[in-house]
Amino acid sequence: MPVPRVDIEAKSVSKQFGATPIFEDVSFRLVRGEAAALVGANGTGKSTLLRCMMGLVPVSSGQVTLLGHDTVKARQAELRTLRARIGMVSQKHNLVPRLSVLSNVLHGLLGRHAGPRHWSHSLAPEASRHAAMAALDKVGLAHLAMRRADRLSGGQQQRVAIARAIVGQPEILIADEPTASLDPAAGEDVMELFFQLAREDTVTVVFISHNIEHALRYGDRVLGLADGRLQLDATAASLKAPDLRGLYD
Ligand SMILES: Nc1ncnc2c1ncn2[C@@H]1O[C@H](COP(=O)(O)OP(=O)(O)OP(=O)(O)O)[C@@H](O)[C@H]1O
Repeated sequence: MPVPRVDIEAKSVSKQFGATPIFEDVSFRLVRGEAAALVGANGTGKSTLLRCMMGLVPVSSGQVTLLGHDTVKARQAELRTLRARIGMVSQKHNLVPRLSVLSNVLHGLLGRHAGPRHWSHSLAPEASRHAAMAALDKVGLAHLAMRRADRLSGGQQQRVAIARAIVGQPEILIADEPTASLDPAAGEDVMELFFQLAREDTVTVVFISHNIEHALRYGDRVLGLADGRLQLDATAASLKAPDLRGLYD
């Protein structure tokens, strides 16, 4: 049987901002196609851990390997190339409000192609436009491609953000509370869609969630930060909601 490829690995990672320790000695590994929910109370350092994994903020100590690259040692150019293989969805969709939906999705190809021509919907090369339209079709919004992004509902905007994250066919998807600004029904839709797309393409996923049900339903694994340590690393199947509630005490 082929050995599954490790896409994300943290080895004894610690982070402090100035003299303030955020977390220490965090180790975990995720193989291709695995989805991990990262949970923990406000301020425990979940976003910081994700940013450390991406090489967006430096770790204080430890080792991070992303798609086979050491992001602690990597130079900026190597990190940029690496990030082009990763899609991100954040709490707030961060769309450019005045631009069309299609232009916003084309932004997801920025790491791959240089120059503004590539993200103007009228000037982008045919192949990029085609990829962006295909991504919009997957999130059910192809018919709104030419609408200004700020004319969409919050749920629709988050779907555009998902299209932007998947347009470059990423190997890893990172989502930082993707449903935080949505009502419960829109939040469910967005989670369903996000994981349907991730599973279709066997993408490795790390998502932050404050929703215990979501963590258990959509995660294969649950990673829990509390008191500056990774206190939980277990399969979702082995956990029940009260096991996670303990992290918030
Ligand atoms: N650039 C920074 N400089 C200094 N402190 C920071 C910086 N970024 C984050 N922090 C601090 O690090 C701690 C962890 O923040 P982080 O946003 O990673 O937590 P979180 O678990 O994602 O929180 P939440 O659930 O509220 O989103 C917080 O106390 C925050 O104020």
